[in-house]
Amino acid sequence: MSNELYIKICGLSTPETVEAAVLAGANAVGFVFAPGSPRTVAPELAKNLIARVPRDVETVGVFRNQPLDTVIDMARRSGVGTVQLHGSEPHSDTQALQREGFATLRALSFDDYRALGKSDQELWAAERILLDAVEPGAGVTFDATALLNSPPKGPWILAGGLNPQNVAGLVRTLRPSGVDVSSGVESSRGTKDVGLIKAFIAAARSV
Ligand SMILES: O=C(O)c1ccccc1NCC(=O)[C@H](O)[C@H](O)COP(=O)(O)O
Repeated sequence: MSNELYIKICGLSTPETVEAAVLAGANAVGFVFAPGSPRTVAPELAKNLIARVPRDVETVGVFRNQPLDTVIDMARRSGVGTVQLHGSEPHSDTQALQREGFATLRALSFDDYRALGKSDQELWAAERILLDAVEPGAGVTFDATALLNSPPKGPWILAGGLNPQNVAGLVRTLRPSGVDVSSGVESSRGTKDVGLIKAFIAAARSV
């Protein structure tokens, strides 16, 4: 990760919103392959959307507690370069995905992250992690003040209830390596809004 704030817009499903995110300067666009979300897309749809994404923008497939061979198959069919694991998958799944040629992002709820022992925190310090609220994609913030004194040692992305109004303040205070948003750039649950995407990226970049 470079020193520039990394911005990921997650849960995209239309050409217009993918294009808006890219043009506004997102570093990554995310596609939800976990079942049961209003944002879930088929790998074939994601593949069509990814065809519009320049090579320097990361394409991320989001999975939650799916079998590793399903994850690899769906990620390959869609053409994403990065796999984000958002459930209780073990560290060995992250390593297996890297061996298959994918970059990885490991999402952990802040509660789970804090409950990790020192050796597990150090294990994850070597990976990119995303700290989120307990329920992913629900637009709910978490109290991250404990991070002020002991931020993760490695690169970490802040998620959970971010929006155009609160992102700049949280970036200024917590100094994450990146931010990730879904609900905060939607006009209604599961429907992304081009104006909110632009406003979010502009606010995050204003810090
Ligand atoms: O977005 C979903 O519906 C989702 C479903 C299952 C696993 C992960 C999911 N989203 C992961 C994300 O990367 C979200 O952007 C992140 O949790 C932040 O969401 P929000 O609080 O809505 O901004």
